[in-house]
Amino acid sequence: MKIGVLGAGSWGTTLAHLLAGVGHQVCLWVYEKDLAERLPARRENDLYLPGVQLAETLSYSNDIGTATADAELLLLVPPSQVLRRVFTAALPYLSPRSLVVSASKGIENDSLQLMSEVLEDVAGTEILQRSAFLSGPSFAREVAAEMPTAVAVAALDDAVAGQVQAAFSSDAFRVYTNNDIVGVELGGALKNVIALAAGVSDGLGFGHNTRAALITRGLAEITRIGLAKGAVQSTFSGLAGMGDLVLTCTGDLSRNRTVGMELGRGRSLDDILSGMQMVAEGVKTTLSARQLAQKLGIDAPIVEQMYQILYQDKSARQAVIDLMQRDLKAE
Ligand SMILES: NC(=O)c1ccc[n+]([C@@H]2O[C@H](COP(=O)([O-])OP(=O)(O)OC[C@H]3O[C@@H](n4cnc5c(N)ncnc54)[C@H](O)[C@@H]3O)[C@@H](O)[C@H]2O)c1
Ligand SMILES: O=P(O)(O)OC[C@H](O)CO
Repeated sequence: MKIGVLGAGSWGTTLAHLLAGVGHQVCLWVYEKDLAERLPARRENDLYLPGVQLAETLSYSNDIGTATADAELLLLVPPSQVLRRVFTAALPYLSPRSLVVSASKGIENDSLQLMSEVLEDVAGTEILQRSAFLSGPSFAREVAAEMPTAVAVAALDDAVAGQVQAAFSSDAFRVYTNNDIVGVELGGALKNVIALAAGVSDGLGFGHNTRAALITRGLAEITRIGLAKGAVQSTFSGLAGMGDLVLTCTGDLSRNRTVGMELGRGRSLDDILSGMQMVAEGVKTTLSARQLAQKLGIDAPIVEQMYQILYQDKSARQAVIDLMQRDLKAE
């Protein structure tokens, strides 16, 4: 297949490399002009995926039209807050028959839209008939190193899910289909908020009990929000739910958990983010998640405390005290 990949961060670069390795003809759109110029000769994304030698057949462009035109499958992997802008720029070049896949994890600020809703907003309802949403436990660096990984891909149309499954699967990358777009997307977006909280707990010096409690009660929170938004309960015990939540709340490679740890150790958010080139989606998703929970009338105490730590200068220790001292209730 001819595939365009929009976004050359660590995940977009890794997926482009994987797809080229499977035998597809892949063009990777690179936002940073200087990086786009370095990549063909260097074959290494020194900004976002240093140390990985990329597939020889990959091509690169700083021009979104070049990467989009001719693509039978367009893969969107920018940070979620700029996906609207990136997709809007690509749309005039997109063939009406092309498949569209989003691998970004987040909820847009203000609109509170999932990436599927952003696509629909930009291109109309028809786009969802040929779109799919990829999520699940998948650190880019481990996928690039061909460590066995399993993810979920959700689509309205089973045939589209099957085509995307076939296009992405390799010996080390196993793709499961699913038809719960909302559940798969929400699982991927909200686990980042809980991973921040798990990092805070680790940074404060708490142990395994606290982390297990955050994962379990975090999943309860994600599930409540998901069900209120029309997701299917079983999705949250799958790869895009529990799978990604456990990975991100426990894995040292998680940027979200790392930001949380630094907050727990007492650093300010501005200080942490000023030293980071990469995106920790949970920081902005916390804003959307809190508003979404309020709009849906859902109790989301971990999201609320994470919001207060990030945006209201609440001390991490006080947030834990407040979580523990809420009214006692049934599980
Ligand atoms: N890295 C992973 O392991 C991983 C795994 C699964 C999903 N994801 C998701 O993939 C998405 C992309 O994350 P990433 O880790 O590849 O990114 P990254 O943090 O490695 O890199 C940041 C990316 O943002 C791009 N960018 C910054 N400002 C931009 C702008 N104004 N317009 C367009 N692009 C801009 C940069 O070019 C770069 O590609 C996120 O939603 C993330 O949650 C990441
Ligand atoms: O590094 P994080 O925290 O953005 O997590 C990356 C992936 O979403 C893990 O599946």
